[in-house]
Amino acid sequence: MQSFRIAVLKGDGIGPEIVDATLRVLGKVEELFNVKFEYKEGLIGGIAIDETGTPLPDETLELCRDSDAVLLGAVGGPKWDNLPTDKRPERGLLKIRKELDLYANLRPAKVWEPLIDASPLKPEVVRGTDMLVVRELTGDVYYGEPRGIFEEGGKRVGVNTMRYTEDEIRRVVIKSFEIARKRRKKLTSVDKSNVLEVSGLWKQVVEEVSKDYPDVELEHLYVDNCAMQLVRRPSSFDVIVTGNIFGDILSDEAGVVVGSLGMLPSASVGDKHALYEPVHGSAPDIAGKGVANPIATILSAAMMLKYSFGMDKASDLVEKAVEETLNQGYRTPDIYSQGYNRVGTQEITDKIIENMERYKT
Ligand SMILES: NC(=O)c1ccc[n+]([C@@H]2O[C@H](COP(=O)([O-])OP(=O)(O)OC[C@H]3O[C@@H](n4cnc5c(N)ncnc54)[C@H](O)[C@@H]3O)[C@@H](O)[C@H]2O)c1
Ligand SMILES: CC(C)[C@H](C(=O)O)[C@@H](O)C(=O)O
Ligand SMILES: [Mg+2]
Repeated sequence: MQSFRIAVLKGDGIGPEIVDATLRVLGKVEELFNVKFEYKEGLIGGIAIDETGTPLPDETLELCRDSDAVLLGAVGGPKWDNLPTDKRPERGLLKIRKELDLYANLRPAKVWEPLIDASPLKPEVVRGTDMLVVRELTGDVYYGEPRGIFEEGGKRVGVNTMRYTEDEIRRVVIKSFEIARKRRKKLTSVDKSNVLEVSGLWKQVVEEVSKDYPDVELEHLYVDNCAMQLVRRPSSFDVIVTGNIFGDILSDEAGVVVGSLGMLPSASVGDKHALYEPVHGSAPDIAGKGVANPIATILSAAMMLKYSFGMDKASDLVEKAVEETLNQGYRTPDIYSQGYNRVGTQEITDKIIENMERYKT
């Protein structure tokens, strides 16, 4: 029997709830596909600060390096909001991404037909939307030096540095062209090259790489325009490639297009490691209430099955089961509207698992 080692980092807020739900789905995959998953849990985020004094203990990092894939919930919350920026739970996430060199964050945003009325946008605008935001994840203003709050002439000044080397840009752009080639052959590169030198370099590198992909249609958009086009003509996008900060913001916006942030999965991949996590955060406003939407994390696990374990059939079955559960009218509160069956985290997970059983061929 095949077996895979999964590092499980539940984190904070709704993290444990949505990861536990996802582990139940993976349990069903084990049963149906004759595979064994070996889980090892590690601490990250606020809970890691509370228990070890640091948001990413070395043991967690070692555990992740030593696993076939990492499954992460979310980090952060009000309990740690008053810590200085460099001591916050979020730094654990930045560190793990950097240490594992997870330079490409793949964030698919697809409008599911049964959820067409969950989006605040008109059905005719969102119908058919199926895009993939490729967010560079190990550079940009997130990591640039110098950074900090300094004193200048008796006044405080806050400094962050937007920085990309051409190699950092090139590798994520090549990955994006490769992915676009396997999809609908359209790539939108998003920058702010009318103002920022970093973006000027970004655009140059995209142009250079594009010469090797004449079959892929290339579009450049400024990030402000892209933010607008994303809600005006979402279905016209195929693959979007952009830097770390722009990708962070645009992918949350994509959550509105598809109906909820609770529907957006992601895979953070490098050449050696891969980490799977929902796009959303720890949602402190609903943590502990049993109402969080686990689908973003369940679909992240489906990405793990496909990309890290080559289990395409199992991955497709999980997606199919999610779609059928939505077709049957089950909705967590974030995607609920009148006339549907309002359920919590556990119940929607039960339904997904039942549908896996039903649709297994
Ligand atoms: N990858 C991560 O770990 C990650 C990502 C984003 C934010 N954060 C952190 O999470 C904390 C809260 O941040 P925030 O409130 O700005 O963003 P958030 O994504 O946690 O929540 C934004 C809104 O979306 C809702 N939401 C998010 N996920 C949901 C789900 N699965 N089901 C139903 N509703 C959901 C929340 O209830 C909230 O109203 C902060 O500390 C932030 O830094 C962590
Ligand atoms: C929590 C935070 C550090 C993180 C980011 O900005 O990358 C989050 O917003 C995300 O999208 O994964
Ligand atoms: Mg974000």
